[in-house]
Amino acid sequence: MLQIGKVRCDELLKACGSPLYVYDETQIEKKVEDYQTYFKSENFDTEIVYASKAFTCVALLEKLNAYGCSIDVVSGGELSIAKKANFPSENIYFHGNNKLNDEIIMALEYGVKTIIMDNMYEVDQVIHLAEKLKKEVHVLIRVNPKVEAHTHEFIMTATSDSKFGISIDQKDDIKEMIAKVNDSEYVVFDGFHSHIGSQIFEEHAFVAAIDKMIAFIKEMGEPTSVLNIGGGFGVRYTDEDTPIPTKDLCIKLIEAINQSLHTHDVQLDKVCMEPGRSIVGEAGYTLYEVGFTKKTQNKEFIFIDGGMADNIRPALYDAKYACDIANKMDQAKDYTYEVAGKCCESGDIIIHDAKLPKVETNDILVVYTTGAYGYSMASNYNCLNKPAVVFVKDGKARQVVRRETYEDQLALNEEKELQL
Ligand SMILES: Cc1ncc(COP(=O)(O)O)c(C=O)c1O
Ligand SMILES: N[C@@H](CCCC[NH3+])C(=O)O
Repeated sequence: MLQIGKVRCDELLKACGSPLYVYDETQIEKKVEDYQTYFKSENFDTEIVYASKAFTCVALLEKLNAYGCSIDVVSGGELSIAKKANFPSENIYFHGNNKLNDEIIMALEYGVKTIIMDNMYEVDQVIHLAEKLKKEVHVLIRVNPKVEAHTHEFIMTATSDSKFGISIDQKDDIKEMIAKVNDSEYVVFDGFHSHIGSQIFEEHAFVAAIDKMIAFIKEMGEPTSVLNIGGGFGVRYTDEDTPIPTKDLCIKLIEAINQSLHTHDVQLDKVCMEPGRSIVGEAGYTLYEVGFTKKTQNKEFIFIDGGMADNIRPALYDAKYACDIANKMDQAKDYTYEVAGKCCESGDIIIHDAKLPKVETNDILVVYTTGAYGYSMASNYNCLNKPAVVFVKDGKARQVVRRETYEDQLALNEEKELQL
């Protein structure tokens, strides 16, 4: 029987039901330690800002805080989880291309240290609200460096037509944004942010973006203390993926930053990075119970008790995953299956042509590397309940998010007369 964090998968399902998201805490800790150890330079401070959109829950944020990480949030919802975790407000960055007034107010009231300005219009809005609430806030301006990295078109963020950030070519507009901020009593300009996309393996794309941003800082000539180089570092889903080990990646990025600072004669107080997927992706596993199997003319299906509602990535990005039968780890993988979910959607296939041993009803299917953008993108399609999340470590398991219930969903069916 497969064990995760020295805990048997069948025991986890017995305790928490199926499907189930399982995180190996040791894997998360190792990643965080690598980032904290190797993303360091004598020439500037560094900060690891976990992109909480990849997966967030109170237990994870408490752990990251204990390791001295900061986080970024992109909505009032993500911020409310940070609040519940008592995450220090001075270590929170607030992102988003269309932050709502209520969200900005919530961030200011919680004392979020930094808001990342995504566009011209946000500057006025943030200045106005900060002055109204008499709350000081720091800002970074998100610049689109226009470096196209090789990844799925849906998760590129630095194409010329990206909805994110302000183009590196709009220097006059950026100067105007900074001037407005500098004129305001409560808003402080710290520097710039850039992010080129997600699930990227090419180190040269990150290096190119860093160099463009540092050359841009020089050209702008504005006092700049912080550069945030974003996240996007790829992980291994299948044998086709070859991510750069975190230690090597950090060393290379630090080298590239130092080189560019030297070349362009720029000094910075701090450089931040924002890894999301690479901290939690490979630490996450999803367990499912197999129901029926079915043969068609050309295929053999195994049906699982979850699917696109708990993992939308195969349907959305044609993402590939690896899997095993947790209770048959020692058997030869002589069979080929379509792993199909239970949603009323033909596209609800989690894995095509999965090589597995002979699969039978009640077997436990484990899908690897589901820790990022799995739970956080989960839906209630077909009114399925979102699975529970457990953390495992050294033979112990703890539930950190409970399974949703039908009652949770039913509670939303609340009718009332509207006072218009
Ligand atoms: C601004 C920003 N920072 C960080 C991330 C995290 O990316 P990843 O999970 O690929 O590291 C994203 C997502 O693409 C993002 O949009
Ligand atoms: N949700 C995407 C990544 C988006 C990253 C956030 N900008 C994925 O699953 O790969």
